[in-house]
Amino acid sequence: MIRAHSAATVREVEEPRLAAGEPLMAHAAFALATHVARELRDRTGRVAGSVVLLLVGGGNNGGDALYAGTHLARRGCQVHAAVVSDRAHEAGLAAARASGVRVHELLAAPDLPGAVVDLAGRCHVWVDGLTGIGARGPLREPVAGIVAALAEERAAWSSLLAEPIVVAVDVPSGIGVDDGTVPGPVLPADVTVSMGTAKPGLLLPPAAALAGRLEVVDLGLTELADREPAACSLGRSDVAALWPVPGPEDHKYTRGVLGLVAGSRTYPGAAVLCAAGALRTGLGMVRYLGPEVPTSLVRAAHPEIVTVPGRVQAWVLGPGVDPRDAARTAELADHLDEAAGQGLPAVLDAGALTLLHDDVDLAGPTVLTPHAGELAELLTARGEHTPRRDVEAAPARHARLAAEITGGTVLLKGARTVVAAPEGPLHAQGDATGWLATAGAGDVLAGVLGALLAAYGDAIAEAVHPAASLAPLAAAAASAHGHAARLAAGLPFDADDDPAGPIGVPITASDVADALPGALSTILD
Ligand SMILES: NC(=O)C1=CN([C@@H]2O[C@H](COP(=O)(O)OP(=O)(O)OC[C@H]3O[C@@H](n4cnc5c(N)ncnc54)[C@H](O)[C@@H]3O)[C@@H](O)[C@H]2O)[C@@H](O)CC1
Ligand SMILES: Nc1ncnc2c1ncn2[C@@H]1O[C@H](COP(=O)(O)OP(=O)(O)O)[C@@H](O)[C@H]1O
Ligand SMILES: [K+]
Repeated sequence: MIRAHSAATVREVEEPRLAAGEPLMAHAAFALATHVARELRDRTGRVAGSVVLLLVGGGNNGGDALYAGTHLARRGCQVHAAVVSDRAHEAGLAAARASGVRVHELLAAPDLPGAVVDLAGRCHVWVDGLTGIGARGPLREPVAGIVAALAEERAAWSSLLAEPIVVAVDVPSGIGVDDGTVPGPVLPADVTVSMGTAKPGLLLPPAAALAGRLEVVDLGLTELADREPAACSLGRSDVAALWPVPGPEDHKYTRGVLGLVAGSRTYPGAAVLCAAGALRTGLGMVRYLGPEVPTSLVRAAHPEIVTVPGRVQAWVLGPGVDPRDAARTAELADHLDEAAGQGLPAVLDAGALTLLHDDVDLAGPTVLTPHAGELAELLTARGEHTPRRDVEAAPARHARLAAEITGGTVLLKGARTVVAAPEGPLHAQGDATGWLATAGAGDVLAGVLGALLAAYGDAIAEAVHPAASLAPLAAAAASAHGHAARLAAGLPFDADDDPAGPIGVPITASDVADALPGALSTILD
């Protein structure tokens, strides 16, 4: 699991150590230099003789870069420091000069962005030490203009699959460190070397996509182990630890029965796909409850499905249900009440999300699975006027707001899926591929999550697992779903940004469901 702590938590933990004279910056800088050297060796085959540009802002982030430059100079790199603040780290500057780093004080240059770009054009690697956890809001001038010019230059170069390599110090300068927003220009990185712990903006969309590969430097901040992370991302072993694996004592009722109310005459396929997602996740039984038309299709596609009412341990309500169908919507509301009365978990998807447009408080453990448009509609209906683009610009903030307003756990679907409970750490999972953005993929996800919750249903109802644990389960479902999509598309298990890597093939939602057992075999291996 990658755990990310807020800037405030990092400062709280660092302060007493700095006061006691711990050389945190020296450690950070040495680790940074090691990563830069490794990147140079891996990509260009050499360290000595490489030309390095340090982008130095006015804070300790620039200090990290300057001290890293001293190590790189000693390793035979030609190091340039572009200093773009009159408050650059003094001791770092002195150390850099003493080790042969060429310091360019550029603030007086008539065309500052042009001067930095000129220098950058001669360098193999750019070390972005402009702003770190001390940044507030969008980058201000002159840093904003410099970053915009460098980002443009980099985009032109990367289309040739050539240099430069961009290594961000702590965070790519310009991202919302705590909320993952991109409020202004940002220099996208190939690698981000984050100090002490990851930062939420490195995991949360949309900023996470600008961080490249994440390397977290261990600064020995052991206190962080006891501090709740602000955000986290589950890895393969975390998902495996949450996944129910049947033992010899199990039977279908202990494995979990999922009640499914999905599909309509207009969208019958949603019922079939949601059931496929649940069945391929592995559970005791799916009970499908619906009118004749989806029922006959569901039965034909999945003969193992039971279509009579009975006991269940979790519900999926709403995929493919038309919210204008008053009778069906009333049925969804009844099942939601029934689940809440028994303390059983429910997934509210698509048509069922409109139940929350009215001022209802969720009484039971519930996961909402909107995409950005559905979340915008929900928030607007609850009095928080929200265009879809606002949700897309700040997914974590809006998912959290919806969780607070409704009392549910919100899984906000997207390229990187965010999960927010009313409180506790945010989760972000970016395990999927753009090929997953296809009709019906969300129905499959609702089925995966429903099956997972069915296995935990009795424990959740008995409060062995408090409702707070819904968030990791939702994140685990998103992760497995994303990996299944990658497998179906012919992509390697772990997502990486290698532009020379395979691009994959188109997939359907049914392919994603079919790939679930294969993805789970890798996850559980
Ligand atoms: N305190 C320490 O000894 C350690 C600090 N570390 C590094 O220090 C960084 C934090 O240092 P600081 O607290 O000095 O903060 P930063 O270096 O992140 O940024 C502060 C500087 O950026 C400017 N700034 C802030 N917002 C801006 C904006 N929107 N546009 C343009 N400029 C802006 C400020 O005026 C100031 O000059 C961490 O990110 C990390 O890289 C690490 O080395 C670990 C140890
Ligand atoms: N660009 C993307 N990259 C990866 N996954 C994506 C992307 N866009 C959407 N997804 C995923 O695809 C699925 C789409 O679900 P949804 O929007 O509900 O579609 P539908 O309602 O047709 O099933 C979600 O799991 C979402 O996270
Ligand atoms: K930075």
